[in-house]
Amino acid sequence: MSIREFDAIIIGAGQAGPSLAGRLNDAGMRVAIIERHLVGGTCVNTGCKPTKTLIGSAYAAHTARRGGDYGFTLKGQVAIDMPAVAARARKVILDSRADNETWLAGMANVELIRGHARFVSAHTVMVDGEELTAPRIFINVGGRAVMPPMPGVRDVPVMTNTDVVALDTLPRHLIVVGGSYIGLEFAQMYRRFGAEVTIIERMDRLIAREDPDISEEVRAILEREGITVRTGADCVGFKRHGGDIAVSVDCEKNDAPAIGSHVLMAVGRRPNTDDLGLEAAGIATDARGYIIVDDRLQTNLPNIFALGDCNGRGAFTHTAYNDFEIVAANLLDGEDRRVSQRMTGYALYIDPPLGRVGMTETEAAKSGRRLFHSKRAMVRVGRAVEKGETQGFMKVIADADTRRILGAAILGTSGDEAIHGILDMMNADQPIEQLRWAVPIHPTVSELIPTLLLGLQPWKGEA
Ligand SMILES: Cc1cc2nc3c(=O)[nH]c(=O)nc-3n(C[C@H](O)[C@H](O)[C@H](O)COP(=O)(O)OP(=O)(O)OC[C@H]3O[C@@H](n4cnc5c(N)ncnc54)[C@H](O)[C@@H]3O)c2cc1C
Ligand SMILES: NC(=O)c1ccc[n+]([C@@H]2O[C@H](COP(=O)([O-])OP(=O)(O)OC[C@H]3O[C@@H](n4cnc5c(N)ncnc54)[C@H](O)[C@@H]3O)[C@@H](O)[C@H]2O)c1
Repeated sequence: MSIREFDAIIIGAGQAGPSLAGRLNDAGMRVAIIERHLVGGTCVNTGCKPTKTLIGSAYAAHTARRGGDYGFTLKGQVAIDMPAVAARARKVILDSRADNETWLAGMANVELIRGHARFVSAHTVMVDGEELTAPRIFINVGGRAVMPPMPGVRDVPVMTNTDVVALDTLPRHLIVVGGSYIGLEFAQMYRRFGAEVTIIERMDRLIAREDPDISEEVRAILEREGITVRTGADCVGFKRHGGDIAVSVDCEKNDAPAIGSHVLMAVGRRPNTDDLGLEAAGIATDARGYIIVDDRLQTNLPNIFALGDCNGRGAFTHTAYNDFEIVAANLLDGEDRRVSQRMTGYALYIDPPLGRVGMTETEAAKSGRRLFHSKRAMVRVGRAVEKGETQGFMKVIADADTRRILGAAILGTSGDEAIHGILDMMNADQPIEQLRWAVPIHPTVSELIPTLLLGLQPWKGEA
């Protein structure tokens, strides 16, 4: 059998692979990039892009329904045209995927190979019976939704994010299992499209990795829109109930099951490493299948790197992209970039969104530092009042001795954007006084960040 030789092989055309292919191409290297499904991966096809587009439609419908708050009325009710909503999301996906494909096709030294890649040795992978070899191999295989073996899960139709983003009909009653990023974003958007929605979460609060005050406010925001939230669900199971699906929540308390027409499973993701032949190459993974990498994203083999969700060092598009930046800078630019230098921020795109960076208040408290703390309700943010979007709050926690911000949360209108003021400050390693003489633009949510910092007081343990 002939073996095709390349300078580099990239497995997966998600959020790191294509950008890396571009840099290697510019460096004159012959590159094979292998994709088994859709170019653009999760973010483009079943993740960020379609969800944020659908959330855009849901927000518009919600605002229209709130016409009375703004001084206008609609003739008749807001009617959702689900095929049109779905078509809008599909167009965003297809345009983005096509852009990615055109971009790759324009790279003279890069060959896009369609098929499933599997290692046969540390320098060789097999795709559709053909062997490809290269001195360097980059793994960017991403992940997929977890489907735990809950009782009855195979007896009823259960959707994942991949199925829901393709829906063009409205579920009568959507039951969402899992109250974190995926669950909450879909729950609110489908409620706004007109479905009944129940969220079932195992922990005793939603989005439990955040502070309790955030969980509480997120729950209140969702309940105000008529979403039912059931927490402490330690016994989830599924049964047919006539034409519907019954989902048990708690076995001990004998609570009534939730009855719905559709179920979305959103209880986490797992890496696509189980069918990659890693053992043939001797690439080490942890107990959950994530590829073990060092601070420079090198696996236990010096010629193989793992980027994006599959290395367990991040679970966002921006962390996958940053992995590409780190690998490219180290290999091609003579730099010494490391994952531990990354200041990770993220956002939860419910409305209003939650923008986050750094430690939670709970984590800061556990760190044993002397802390400063400041919190401000969005009803005291002029821009929020003017927009008629006053739910939520912003807060910051800082180290009283080093005078550096440790973490912040903005759960409020434009929180996903405004958090960058703090993220940039933390990234630049600036003290809290640094923003004192900044002149932020009025009226914005960001203009309250210096005020928030001026309001820092010794922390009294209120997390
Ligand atoms: C519903 C949802 C919403 C999200 N929203 C956001 C958001 O708003 N912001 C954000 O930052 N992140 C969001 N994410 C997370 C984000 O999508 C991922 O973190 C990101 O896509 C990870 O990129 P990646 O390159 O590591 O993997 P992926 O994008 O998953 O790409 C991996 C690629 O590898 C291919 N592949 C896998 N195995 C093989 C193989 N053996 N051979 C060949 N090809 C293979 C796959 O087909 C895929 O195309 C969301 C995720 C979901 C599910
Ligand atoms: N806005 C964004 O950036 C965004 C949006 C969507 C997804 N994502 C990415 O996708 C990843 C996966 O998101 P996710 O929400 O599926 O996972 P997650 O790991 O964030 O949350 C899973 C939730 O399900 C709950 N859960 C687990 N087992 C359960 C059970 N048996 N019964 C009931 N509840 C159970 C957990 O307690 C948790 O609240 C995230 O890590 C995130 O990085 C990001």
